[in-house]
Amino acid sequence: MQQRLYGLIGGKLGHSYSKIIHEKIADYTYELLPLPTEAEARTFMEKRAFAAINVTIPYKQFVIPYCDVVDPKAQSIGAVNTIVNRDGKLYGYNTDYAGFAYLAGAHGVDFAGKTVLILGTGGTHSTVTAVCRDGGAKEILTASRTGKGDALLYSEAMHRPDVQIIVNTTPCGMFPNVGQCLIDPKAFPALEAVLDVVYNPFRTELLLRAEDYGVTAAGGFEMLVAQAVFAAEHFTGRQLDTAAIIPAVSRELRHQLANVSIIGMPGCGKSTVGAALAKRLDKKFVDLDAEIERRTGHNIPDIFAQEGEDAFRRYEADVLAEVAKSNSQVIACGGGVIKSPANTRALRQNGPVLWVRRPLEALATGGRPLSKGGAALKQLEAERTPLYEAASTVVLENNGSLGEAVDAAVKLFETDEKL
Ligand SMILES: Nc1ncnc2c1ncn2[C@@H]1O[C@H](COP(=O)(O)OP(=O)(O)OP(=O)(O)O)[C@@H](O)[C@H]1O
Ligand SMILES: O=C(O)C1=C[C@@H](O)[C@@H](O)[C@H](O)C1
Ligand SMILES: [Mg+2]
Repeated sequence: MQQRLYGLIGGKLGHSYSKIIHEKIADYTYELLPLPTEAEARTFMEKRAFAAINVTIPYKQFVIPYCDVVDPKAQSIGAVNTIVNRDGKLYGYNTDYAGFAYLAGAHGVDFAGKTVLILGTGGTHSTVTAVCRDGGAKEILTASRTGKGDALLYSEAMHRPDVQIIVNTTPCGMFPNVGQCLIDPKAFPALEAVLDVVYNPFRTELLLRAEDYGVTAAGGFEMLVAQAVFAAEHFTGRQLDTAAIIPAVSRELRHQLANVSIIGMPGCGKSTVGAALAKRLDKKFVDLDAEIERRTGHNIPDIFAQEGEDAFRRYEADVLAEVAKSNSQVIACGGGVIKSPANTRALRQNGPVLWVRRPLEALATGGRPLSKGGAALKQLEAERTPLYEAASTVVLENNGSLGEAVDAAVKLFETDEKL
C-alpha cells in the first residue's frame, strides 16, 4: 500500500516555510522531518515509507543513489530536492532549478550575454550555474572564502569591474546572523542586478546595499515558493497554474510574515497607530521604547538624564537589531531611530517602513526628552524630515481622526507590492 507521508527532510528545519507553502497550494498534510544525522537519513531513505518528499541541506546529493529514476536535469546538476514514490519506485527531480529561473524572470534578470559572479561553492552553486549557463551567460565567475579550484577569493572578485549580475548562494546574512555581507555591490561599476537565494530575512544586507546602490535586488522568497509549487506538481501528478499560483502565494505569505516598522517625529502617533494596526493585521505589536525600558530596567527619560543620548542610542540599536530579525510584527520605533543607517537597514530587511506625518502643532510633547519647547521641536523636524524621507518606504498622513489613520495604514500595507 502506498504511504501517504508528505514532507521535507534535511538536517535542521526549524525555520523552513515549506509546510505553510505546501498546505496553501495542495490538499495533503506536509511534515517537517528533521534528520540530524546521516544514519537517520539512510534509514529513512531505505524504508521508502513516504508518498513524496522534498530534500534540503545537507542531503540533496546523498539521496541520489536511493532514487530508481533521476531526472536528467537533476542528474547533471548533481542535486535532488524532490522525490516521488510511485508504487515503490523513487523518482528524483530538481525543482530548485526552475525556482531560481522563476525568480530571475520575475525580476527581469536575463543572463544572456552577461558576466555573472556566483558567491559560494556549496549545493545551490551548481543549480544557479546551470540556470545561468542555460540562460546564455557570457562568463560565470565563482567566488569563495578559500578561493580553491577555479574560484576567486572575495577580495579578488571585487576587482572584476566587468561583473553585471551577482548571485549569492551562501548562507551569509541568513537569520539569525543577519547584517553580514561578503562583498560590496559598490565595487562593481557595471552591476545591474543582485539575486540572493537567502529568504529569511526578505532582504539580506547584500540586497539592502544593492538597493541603495540603485540596482535590481531580489531575495530567495519567490524561489522558495516557486520550487515548492513545481514540487507539488510532481507530488500530485497534476499540472498547476504556476504563473498565477506562485505570485499569489508569494504575495499572501509575504504579507503574513512581513514586519511593518513605524517611524516619525516624537509624539506623532507611532505607538497608538502601531498597536491598532497590529490588531487589524493580526501581527505582534512591539513598542521599541517599551522594549528598551523592559530590557534595561530604566525608563527612557531617566536613561537620557543619567547616561545621555549616546548611551540611549546604543541601547536602541541593540534592541532594534534583535527585534527586527523576527517576523509578523508591527514595530513602533522611537523618533530618533533613523539617525543611524544601520537601524534603517535593520527595519527594511523584513518589510515596509511607514513614516507617520502629523502637523507640528498636533504632536504630543509630554514626557518626551527631546520635545521641549516649540522652537526646538520645529528645528528637530527640519533636521529629521530628510532622514524620515530616506528611511521610509510609505507615508501615512496622520491629520484626521485616529480611526482614519489606522484604516489608511491597513490599506497602505495591503496594497504595498514592494514589501
Ligand atoms: N489622529 C489622531 N487623533 C487624535 N489623537 C492622536 C492621533 N494620533 C495620535 N494621537 C495621540 O497623540 C498622542 C501621542 O501618540 P503616541 O504616543 O502614539 O506617539 P508616538 O509617536 O508613539 O510618540 P513617541 O515618539 O514618544 O514614541 C497620544 O495621546 C495619541 O492618542
Ligand atoms: O527551506 C526549505 O524549506 C527548502 C529549501 C530548499 O532546499 C528546497 O529545495 C526545499 O524543497 C525546501
Ligand atoms: Mg511611542
